[in-house]
Amino acid sequence: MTTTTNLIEASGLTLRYGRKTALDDVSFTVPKGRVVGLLGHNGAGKTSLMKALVGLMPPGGGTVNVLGLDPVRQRGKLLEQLSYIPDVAVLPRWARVHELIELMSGLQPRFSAERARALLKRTSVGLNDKVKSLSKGMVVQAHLALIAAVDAQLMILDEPTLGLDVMSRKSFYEMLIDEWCDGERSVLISTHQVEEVESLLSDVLMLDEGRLVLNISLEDIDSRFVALAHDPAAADAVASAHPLLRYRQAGGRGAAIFDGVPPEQVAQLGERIRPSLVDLFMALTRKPALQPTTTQA
Ligand SMILES: Nc1ncnc2c1ncn2[C@@H]1O[C@H](COP(=O)(O)OP(=O)(O)OP(=O)(O)O)[C@@H](O)[C@H]1O
Repeated sequence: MTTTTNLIEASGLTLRYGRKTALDDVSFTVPKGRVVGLLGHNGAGKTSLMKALVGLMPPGGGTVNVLGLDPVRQRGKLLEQLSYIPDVAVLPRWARVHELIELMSGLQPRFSAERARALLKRTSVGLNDKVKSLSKGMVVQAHLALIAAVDAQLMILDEPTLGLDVMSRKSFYEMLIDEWCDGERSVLISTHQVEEVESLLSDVLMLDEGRLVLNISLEDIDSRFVALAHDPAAADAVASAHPLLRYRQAGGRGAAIFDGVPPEQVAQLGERIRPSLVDLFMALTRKPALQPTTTQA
């Protein structure tokens, strides 16, 4: 196990596919005991970042360190200590679930077959079931049970609930939180279901076209960002203070998000409300790149 406090450290990380820059000068850390959401639109660079973290993509600039290891040069050692589900995760369709447990036991020194069987009991997946007979949701549950049975400190999940219905997504997240997160281990999870994961996360990383536009803990969102609900008549005055985003709330009231406290005369025009993660996501990742003066209600 690593002795470093941070499970992930990225500094000035840049990733390129030929001349295309997928990740541009990204720096962040993931300490122990965090549930970190990696959010971004299609093509923002989420998968590329995860590939770099597991040593599948060498940095084109900057450095990355995972569990105290260089992911490219020490990949074998890293994979022994990491639980990872890539976005193209597939389990072999011909295999029965108990065969996958045997396979994992042979391949992964930190895998506990007993724990995998216990985790599978939480699901409707039977040990004798063939993967090809399982629904998409059941395959993902089985996959999570298998990787959560690895005694690791870090789990990396690339859009694990893609294509699942709302019930399957809920059971997936319940199992992840109940069975994996213990205050010491961390998980980095990329997803487009921003609203759904908000209550699970301790921290958020937001990517926009390869740039890290937000790196914050959920509890710090309230103190840094101010959302102001206001009557439509105050819209022009609020707009003149250049909020990050203006939007309409249910019921027709206007709202605006500011990075920091707006000027006193503007703050008086409405009441402060909590900005949701979705609102922040809209504010910080809209295309073209953030231009506070061009936001529209
Ligand atoms: N193999 C590749 N060759 C060239 N460009 C690539 C390759 N893979 C990704 N890219 C480009 O890198 C950028 C980041 O892609 P990436 O897959 O990391 O985004 P993402 O945030 O995971 O997107 P999604 O949410 O759609 O999965 C995109 O512009 C994409 O077109």
